[in-house]
Amino acid sequence: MSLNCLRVVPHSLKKPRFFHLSYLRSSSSSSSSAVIVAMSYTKELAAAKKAASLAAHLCQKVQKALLQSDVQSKNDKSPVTVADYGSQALVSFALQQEFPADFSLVAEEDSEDLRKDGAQETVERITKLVNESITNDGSYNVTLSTEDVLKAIDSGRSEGGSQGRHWVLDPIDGTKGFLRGDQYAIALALLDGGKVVLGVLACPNLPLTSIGAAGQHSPNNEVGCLFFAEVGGGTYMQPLDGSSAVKVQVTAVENPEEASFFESYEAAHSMHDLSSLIAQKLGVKAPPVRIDSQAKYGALSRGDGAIYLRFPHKGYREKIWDHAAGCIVVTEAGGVVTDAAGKPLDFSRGKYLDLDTGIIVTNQKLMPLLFSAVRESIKEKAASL
Ligand SMILES: Nc1ncnc2c1ncn2[C@@H]1O[C@H](COP(=O)(O)OS(=O)(=O)O)[C@@H](OP(=O)(O)O)[C@H]1O
Ligand SMILES: [Mg+2]
Ligand SMILES: [Mg+2]
Ligand SMILES: [Mg+2]
Repeated sequence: MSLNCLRVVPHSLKKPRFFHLSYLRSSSSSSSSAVIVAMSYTKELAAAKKAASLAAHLCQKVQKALLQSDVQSKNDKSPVTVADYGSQALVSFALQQEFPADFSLVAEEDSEDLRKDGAQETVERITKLVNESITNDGSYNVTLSTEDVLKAIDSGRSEGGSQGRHWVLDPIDGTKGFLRGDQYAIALALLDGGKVVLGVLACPNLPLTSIGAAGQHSPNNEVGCLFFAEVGGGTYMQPLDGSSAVKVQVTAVENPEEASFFESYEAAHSMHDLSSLIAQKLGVKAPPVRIDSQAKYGALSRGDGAIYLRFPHKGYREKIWDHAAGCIVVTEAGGVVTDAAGKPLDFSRGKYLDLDTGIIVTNQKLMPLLFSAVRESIKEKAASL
């Protein structure tokens, strides 16, 4: 595989462990001295990579054989497929096997529609897919019943928050892209005390080499990337087939004229007119790269593009599972993720992100210029309405 677009550092040469530092006040002392507790998430990261990879294989299989009956519509009219449910059941099952005592999951899907009359066939199909994945993997000697699968899906009903540990899962991010045969991601993160401490993004259709400019795809079009990051430990990418990982970094581009930007494929998800105004102010020359899902964060983390702009239409509330994994993948690769007011995203407030207007992502050098262009453009747009 050619990785000439990346700054390559073999994962095996990674520096000794980085730690997430928590400060605990000593209860036996009234002084303000703090005890530093070194936290590492090695076991959690390994479990997350495994769970996301298992789910990615299930999704690949379903995408290959997409049948009309595999798609349902949720109450909010967004699509959901047997792959979304199967992926959620599988990730939930795999994580519970590793962490049976302390398990909390905030995930996108629930079993409500699957428990309605007429859904039995769909539930059986999901159960078959999940059991096939478990059997192929070989690490778990169990067969799940339909009720086990529904329960596994429903264990994603946690509300998250600022206390304790919570897994955050989007079983398929970019379901519309998945249905089109385009980009999607299995996005899994862990919150500890309200902060994202690790993230994994499995992107089964993302080329292993840059998607930044036309014609730079790997010659044999190899696809399937797994991005992973742990707080303080950098971001790595490896092929989904399990070959070795390389360290990735966001682009070092400082001149906005040389920057390219990503945005949602779906115009309903982000105001493309506002992004183009911002790009124009910055002097960005390249046209937007529109791709589905958190694959945008993955691509940005390895420098395929320099900027990600996301401005949902008025009234939409962003969910934590649409950004938690992507956010740490980019920040650990040296990038910056903020809302349109320049504030870091706050994952500690439950299912929703409480944001000002939108989300902007770029490298440290470009952020001040991008931020000014965003503020000016928002003002201009508001004045023109
Ligand atoms: N109205 C609206 N505004 C903003 N965002 C929305 C909206 N509706 C949905 N969603 C969420 O967008 C998720 C898909 O991510 P993207 O917007 O990056 O992908 S896409 O390019 O538009 O397909 C998508 O994630 P999935 O549902 O997991 O596919 C949604 O959570
Ligand atoms: Mg959805
Ligand atoms: Mg999503
Ligand atoms: Mg989803």
